[in-house]
Amino acid sequence: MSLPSHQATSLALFCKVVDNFGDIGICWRLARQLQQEHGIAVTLWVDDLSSFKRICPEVDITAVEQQLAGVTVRYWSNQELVFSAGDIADIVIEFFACDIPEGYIAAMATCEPRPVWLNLEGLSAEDWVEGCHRLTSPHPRLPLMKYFFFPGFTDKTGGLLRESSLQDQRRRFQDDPEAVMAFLAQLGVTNTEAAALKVSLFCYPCAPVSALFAAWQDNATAMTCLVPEGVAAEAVQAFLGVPAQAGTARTRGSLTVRVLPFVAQPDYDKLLWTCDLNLVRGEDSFVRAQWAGKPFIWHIYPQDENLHHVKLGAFLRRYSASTDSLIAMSLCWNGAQAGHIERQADWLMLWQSLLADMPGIARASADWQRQMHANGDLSSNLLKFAASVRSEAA
Ligand SMILES: Cc1cn([C@H]2C[C@H](O)[C@@H](COP(=O)(O)OP(=O)(O)O[C@H]3O[C@@H](C)[C@H](O)[C@@H](O)[C@H]3O)O2)c(=O)[nH]c1=O
Repeated sequence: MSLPSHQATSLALFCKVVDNFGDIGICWRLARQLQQEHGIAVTLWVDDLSSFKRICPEVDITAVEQQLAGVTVRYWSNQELVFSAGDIADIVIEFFACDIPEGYIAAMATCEPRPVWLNLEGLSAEDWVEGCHRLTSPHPRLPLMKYFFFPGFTDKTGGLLRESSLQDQRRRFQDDPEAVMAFLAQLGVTNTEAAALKVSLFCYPCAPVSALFAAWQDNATAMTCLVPEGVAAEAVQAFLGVPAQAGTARTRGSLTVRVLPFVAQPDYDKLLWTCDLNLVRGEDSFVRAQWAGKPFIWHIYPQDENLHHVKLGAFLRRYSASTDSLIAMSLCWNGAQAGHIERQADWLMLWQSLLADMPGIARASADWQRQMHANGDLSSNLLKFAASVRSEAA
């Protein structure tokens, strides 16, 4: 059966790694899903293979071109690469407004029909996103149109990234205690640590980790904090008393802190599914924590003039599983509280209120997942939009 002509079969995704792992984390997830679930021939152009390798150990950092999970991965070495019309994909995505090579844009303008050119933007719960989603931006000189595509939390946005089998995989894993224990054991977690309340920790270096550790240490509940190597390294080292290397653990009072290896992306999901509370950051781990259905605290990517506090507020207002305790803890964790929390007792109080609310938050998060599910998933929404642009142009 031949495909309708507006159905795209190839896609190029350009990813510039600005910092950390979110840029490539999101692009890699999107690329795999487009290929595996929609049969699209995806080429992922990425300018930093070493960062990519941290979340996907199969990456060969010396390869100019390689096949990974059905995706063609190409090293984006410079802006002077030369292209012809035959190199251009049906859909071209620039991630976070990265400048794609001029030669690629020039070749796009010679294609008939023109490719659908999208700028895939960052995730925000702010109201203005709905108004900017799908906005057009004509090229100043060439006969090309670019469209803004925004992920988001409502049906007037592109939705969130979610693989079609994600929730089944999560349930199967969580319903299999042996698989959970084997996963934890493989990360070096002991049975005693596994039996305690488990928290995963992923945040930016500015998070008040030491204050939270002190509260956990003083509280009666036995806790295990699992922290991937390199995260909050200063505070973790201060707690451990030795360098924060994978495999190192130390118990003080009620708290054990264990440093894990930085795991491959699918294992990071398992970590979120296994823990009772997840401290996450940026964009991709933030979304994965929502699909994990467990309480989570978001450490938002810091921006100038505390712009990120506005974004944090917008999410907390929208997030239907929010309780007062979750809001208070989230604001303090991000330095966005009205007054300053300085005394240790305040952190202990914050923590105890959150702990008491956690079962209710976990229950309410199922409803949030249903709402997000109803918006469709980002990959399918993106392909539907591209098909509509192509059919209008035909
Ligand atoms: C801790 C951990 C994370 N990961 C993955 C999960 C995610 O795909 C990725 C982390 O990405 P994020 O959660 O988005 O956080 P992040 O902070 O790493 O990434 C980003 O945040 C964006 C908002 C910014 O725009 C980016 O420039 C970037 O800073 O790393 C692993 O694969 N293994 C691990 O052990």
